Amino acid sequence: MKTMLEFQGVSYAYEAQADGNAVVSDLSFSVCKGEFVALIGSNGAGKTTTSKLMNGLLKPTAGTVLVEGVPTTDLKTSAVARKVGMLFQDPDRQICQNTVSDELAFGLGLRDVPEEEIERRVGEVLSDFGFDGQSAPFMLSRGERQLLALASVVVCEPEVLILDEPTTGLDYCECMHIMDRIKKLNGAGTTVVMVSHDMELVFDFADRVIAMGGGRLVADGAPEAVFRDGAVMGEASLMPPQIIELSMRLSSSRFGGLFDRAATSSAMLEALRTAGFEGRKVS
Ligand SMILES: Nc1ncnc2c1ncn2[C@@H]1O[C@H](COP(=O)(O)OP(=O)(O)OP(=O)(O)O)[C@@H](O)[C@H]1O
Repeated sequence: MKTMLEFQGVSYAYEAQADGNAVVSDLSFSVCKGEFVALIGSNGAGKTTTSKLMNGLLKPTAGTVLVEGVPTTDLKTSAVARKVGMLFQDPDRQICQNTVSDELAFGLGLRDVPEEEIERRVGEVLSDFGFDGQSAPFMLSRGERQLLALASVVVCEPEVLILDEPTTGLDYCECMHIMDRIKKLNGAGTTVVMVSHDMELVFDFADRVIAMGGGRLVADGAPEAVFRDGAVMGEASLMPPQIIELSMRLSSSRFGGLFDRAATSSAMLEALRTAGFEGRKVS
């Protein structure tokens, strides 16, 4: 599979930091085309810094970040951004135009996309996301503005989409709406890297998890394996999703192995039935 992003021994220190210590250290991993990777870790673990290194907003102070094999230090930030789009946590930092159509066309104009092509792409995204092109972005709800910010990244057709906490502040329906969009884009071939504190969301959507703790990589693997590794979760200061927590607790009970693989609600129900809990009150 084609490698889209590659980190080779990457460290980064902010100039503003008094101690000059790196906030991310010696990161090495790669992301292949079509993957849906979640970047997890507690506050200050270095997730946002890592995602900004991915899209060229930051250049490493040591090591190399490659986008499709080319070091980001050899590319202009705008050239990296063409391939690697980024949705920030706060849509209001991204939205700057007076109508939805203008907002969608804005990034394309900056990239010198021909007018006809802009019209075609904006029309497609408007109908795909169900927006009225003439409405004013700041009259939209928080969830709709987040969706608009996503649409204005998507309209530029990046090959890799970096999402920094895409569902923060959204209610359940808005969250599922935006995740449904992201899943469809991923299904159509867009590589997704999602920073999230929401382990339930990560478990439901990602096919791979990269866990960070104190600026270092502490695990990289299948979500269930990472979440079941107590040492890793401790190092990353994270709690696993509830279904994994329950399955691990029940696995250490007298029913043991029955719950080892109960990582979905249907598998959990099946294990509970087999263990004879059906119709019984559990106290
Ligand atoms: N512009 C900056 N200047 C100086 N230090 C910064 C800057 N941005 C982040 N940091 C520091 O770098 C460290 C990592 O921050 P980063 O935002 O990458 O972590 P994070 O895992 O995304 O955290 P959160 O989950 O809270 O967003 C933190 O200690 C933070 O204070």
